[in-house]
Amino acid sequence: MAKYANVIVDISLDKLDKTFQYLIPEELKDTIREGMQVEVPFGNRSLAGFVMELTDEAEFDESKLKPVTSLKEDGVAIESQLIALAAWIRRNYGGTMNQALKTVLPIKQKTKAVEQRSVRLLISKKEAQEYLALFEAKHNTAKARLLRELIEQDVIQYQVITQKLHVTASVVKGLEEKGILAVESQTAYRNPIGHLNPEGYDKVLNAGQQHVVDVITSDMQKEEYGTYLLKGVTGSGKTEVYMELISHVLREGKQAIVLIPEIALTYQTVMRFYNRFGKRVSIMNSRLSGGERYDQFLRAKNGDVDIMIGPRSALFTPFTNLGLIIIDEEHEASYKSETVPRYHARETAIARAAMNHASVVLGSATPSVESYYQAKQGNFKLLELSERVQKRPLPECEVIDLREELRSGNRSILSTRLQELMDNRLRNGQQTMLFLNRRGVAGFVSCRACGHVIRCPHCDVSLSQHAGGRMVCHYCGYEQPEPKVCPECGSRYIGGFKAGTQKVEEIVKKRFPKARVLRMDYDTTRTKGSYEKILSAFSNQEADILIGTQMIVKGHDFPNVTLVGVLAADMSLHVSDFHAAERTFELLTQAAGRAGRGEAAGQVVIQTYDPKHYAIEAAKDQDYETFYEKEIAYRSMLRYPPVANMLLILCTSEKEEAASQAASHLTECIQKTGNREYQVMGPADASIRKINDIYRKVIYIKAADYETLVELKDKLEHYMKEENCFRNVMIQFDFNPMNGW
Ligand SMILES: Nc1ncnc2c1ncn2[C@@H]1O[C@H](COP(=O)(O)OP(=O)(O)OP(=O)(O)O)[C@@H](O)[C@H]1O
Ligand SMILES: [Zn+2]
Ligand SMILES: [Zn+2]
Repeated sequence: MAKYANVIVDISLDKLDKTFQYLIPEELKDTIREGMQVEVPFGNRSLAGFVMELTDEAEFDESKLKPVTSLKEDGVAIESQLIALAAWIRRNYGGTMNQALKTVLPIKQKTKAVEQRSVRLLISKKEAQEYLALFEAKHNTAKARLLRELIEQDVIQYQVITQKLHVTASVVKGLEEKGILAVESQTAYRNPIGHLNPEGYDKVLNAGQQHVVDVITSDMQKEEYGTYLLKGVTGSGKTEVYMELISHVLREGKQAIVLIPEIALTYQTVMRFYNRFGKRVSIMNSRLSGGERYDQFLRAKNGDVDIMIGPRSALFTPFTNLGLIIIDEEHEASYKSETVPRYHARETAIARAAMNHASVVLGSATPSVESYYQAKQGNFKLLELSERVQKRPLPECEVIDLREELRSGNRSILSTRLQELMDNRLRNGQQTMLFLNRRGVAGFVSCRACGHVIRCPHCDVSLSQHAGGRMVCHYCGYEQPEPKVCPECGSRYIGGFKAGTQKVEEIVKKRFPKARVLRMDYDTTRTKGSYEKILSAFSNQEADILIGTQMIVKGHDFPNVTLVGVLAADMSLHVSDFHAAERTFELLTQAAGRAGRGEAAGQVVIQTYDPKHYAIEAAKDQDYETFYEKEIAYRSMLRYPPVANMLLILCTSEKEEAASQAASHLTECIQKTGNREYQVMGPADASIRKINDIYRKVIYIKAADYETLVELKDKLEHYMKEENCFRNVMIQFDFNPMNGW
């Protein structure tokens, strides 16, 4: 039991770094927790504060520390809940308490809310008339102008005074000092969607949707708050289910958070919620200014809104009576933070919900292997929607073998079959989407004649091309020279795969000169608003063909799209990351899901060098179960998450030698624990060995149990504090990493 509590007494200002240490009196030792609100002596006053950290390390001489006075009974302040969540995050993902607090308490940002100032007449109209006569007599025209207006209106916006009446601030100030008027200010919270007009709402759930809603709401009625995995095929109406659940929660006087990957958080999606809930909804995204974001948190805290829609960070909306957290497209890798603390929004949502008696609904057409595993283990309740709304058929999928195309003399990136279908769509006035899977295009080496890919013999992930003709495994550091001929078939057509969306656009325009073509990728969406512009142009049928990267496959609903072409499906299979097959299956299924969402049926063409790969076969049949069974077998065999847990330690330094040494030290230290549970891989170079002149080394540790890895992290953090060989090295932890490093 900890002896000391580090307490913060002010979270409204940017003073998070400043904690004060107090003794924990014997009688509070059992009950005090991180995040709790406490009463502490401060100077000669008594202040309320929050416990940031419980520790055994005294910052000062113990005799100089004062004891915590008491725990506050109403320790339910929203800040208190969020601080407790920060403590959970720090413990489970590493990093400092300060980093964790900055993640959960963006309310402390220094941005100010917009103030709206106005001027009010303080004296009676009769007195005002007397002053007016006086000013007119003295030819104080500005004062007279203002007063005349105030006699008529009582209150005038400050802006009107300076801009319309052309009265200066000093004149206003002069009258204020005389006690004639008062300048008042009100906070006006910016509302990023305040300009929209709700259209109303008219849908009735079908039986499948209603069943899902019934199961969850009846659990809520029984005060059972669990985690649900809603597995619903593309176009099955998951969003309607979310909205019905939200209105249930609102009726109970509670609030809801809806997480949607930033890329899918389009005007179209926001409007669906807005049409139903109007002004009770707010949104959060990275395009909002700091001030706008801050205002959304305040509106939530003040009870002005009850539904917050946004990406990962919206999870920390300070709702005081949270009832429901929805995570749409829960398989998305963007739910994992890429900066310290590297929390996963799914796990963190579950932790927050448990603290708040809220339910969590995870929705996806292609659940993450992790979540489906949890459902199979009975930790999540599985609910399914296996049909599209109005029984629209799922699209028909064909797989085209690109090796065959090469053999039959077609060197184009568009197979003969795909060209034929595109031609047909153009003639029928229907739309086509072409998806180029750019993920992981960096680095892998494959044979264009037979499709063979060079892989690590130990880790079963693709090796990556490095300078000097080397190929390296990013998990274990295994190395071999780059082959000149294919070790499988002897062909010399072996090398890195290179093709971009721009190239594809050129080819398409040349082949279909009359088609109107749009391209959406990193380059065409860099300017503000361009992303929405391309989507709405395509939605309004101003183009026949949309070419894009993974950006185009996420959750869009274009009823006139009846053909989806996947140009090189297996590219994402060769990332040096154990999630490669999962990502591929997910991307293909989601891409296919864009076809045939309207009246006309959809068709999908998947082009690949590896048609027999289980991820591609399963995507073709849109068969999640078969994919999952194969994938979980592979993960079990190699002890990858979710079957086991994995901790990545990243050591970075300007000096390569220092990073290497630190990595070896840590590895030794792990081995010295003698714990057989730990399976250590590395140290090795990270997949990008050097960024901005900072060298990067990685160690991977697998263990059956997550908690064992948390303990290991604690131990290593402790060790690092004592040893000074880590001085010029930065160490970061990443639990169950989502991307290759
Ligand atoms: N009960 C219903 N009655 C009529 N139309 C519905 C109903 N439920 C959903 N829809 C419509 O069906 C379409 C697909 O629904 P929705 O976008 O909610 O599916 P989804 O499961 O979220 O799809 P995806 O995972 O592919 O994004 C939408 O246009 C939606 O308005
Ligand atoms: Zn070959
Ligand atoms: Zn390896």
